[in-house]
Amino acid sequence: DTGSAAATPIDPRFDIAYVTPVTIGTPPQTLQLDLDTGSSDLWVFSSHTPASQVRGQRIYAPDKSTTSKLLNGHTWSITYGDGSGSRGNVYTDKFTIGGVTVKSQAIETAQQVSSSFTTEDAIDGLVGLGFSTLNTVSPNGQLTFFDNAKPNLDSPVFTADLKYMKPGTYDFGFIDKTKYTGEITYVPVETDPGYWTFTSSGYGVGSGTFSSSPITGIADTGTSLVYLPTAIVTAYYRQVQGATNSRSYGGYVFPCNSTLPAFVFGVGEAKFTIPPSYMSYAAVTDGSPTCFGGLQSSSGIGVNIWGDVALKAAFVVFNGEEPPTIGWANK
Ligand SMILES: CSC[C@H](NC(=O)[C@H](Cc1ccccc1)OC(=O)N1CCC(N)CC1)C(=O)N[C@@H](CC1CCCCC1)[C@@H](O)COc1ccncc1
Repeated sequence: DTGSAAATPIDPRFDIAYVTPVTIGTPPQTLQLDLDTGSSDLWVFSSHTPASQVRGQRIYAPDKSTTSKLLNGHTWSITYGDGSGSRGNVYTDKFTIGGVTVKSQAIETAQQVSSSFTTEDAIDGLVGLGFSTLNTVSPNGQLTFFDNAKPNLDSPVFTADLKYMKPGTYDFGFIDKTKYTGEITYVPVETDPGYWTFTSSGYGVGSGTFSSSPITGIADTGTSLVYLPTAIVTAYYRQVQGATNSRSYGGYVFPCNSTLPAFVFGVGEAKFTIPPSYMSYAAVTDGSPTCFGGLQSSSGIGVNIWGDVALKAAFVVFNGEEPPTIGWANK
């Protein structure tokens, strides 16, 4: 098997998240889900989600699918790094992304979603693409779509080609040579506790010297920004006129008309440049002259996160062979 599906920004003003069309059940029900390498639950808004918590999202109705089966006595409950969360019951059903089908995928139906999911009408749920050890289904943990699909994929990989303010693609089962330039640099992945954890070889601010120092973090398609150690973040914003670490906005902000340096990060011998346009994430509120930075401190999180701001500067291969590795290429 091989497959390909679009990853479309949910907001035309800034890349807060990307959604991908999937089909569930028989006849197929189409939902727009956020593929998230930073978690491992596949959950959806459903006919079991209270109407008061649904605001425009598409829902999966298991009772309308001839191939759905309740996974008796199984429940799930998840909380994300931003404090959002959801919980509910579990079905199995036919699940397809970009032409790759898993005949019996665990579909976690929401009985409750937090307010930030209710207000985000463009996201109908998530497809966790982290390692299945992170799955929250109890009493028996379930496998991710990738783990279920892997044996039937031509190659046990998926790739992310996210783009700045326009649709990119997720490919499954193959590496599309037209999507990158030069060589792919592969580095080891630490699978404990279940993220795609790898070690970057260092960073540079703008045209400044490159600091070769290991930065261990997770490659996370479900996180909008890049979160790195405070020393790196302060070194970056020292080069930005008028930048301050705002308690009220919860991070580094600066005048939107500031000149921003690029941010360079290393993977092995390779270098990746996040352009200034990606480093100015968004105005703090619509029309404000104050902008929120695409690079923020990880000190409050406990893990460094290479989110979409970094991922869209590269072509990234999530290699599910044993042992797993992650590959980065320029594009
Ligand atoms: C420090 S992990 C923060 C991260 N959530 C974000 O990145 C959200 C994404 C979002 C927000 C609103 C609408 C749509 C998308 O966006 C922001 O938080 N921001 C963007 C906007 C900006 N102004 C403020 C900061 C996060 O929990 N990701 C998880 C998946 C995410 C959950 C929310 C819905 C979309 C998918 C996941 O991969 C990582 O889980 C963990 C990471 C570390 N330990 C535990 C869990």
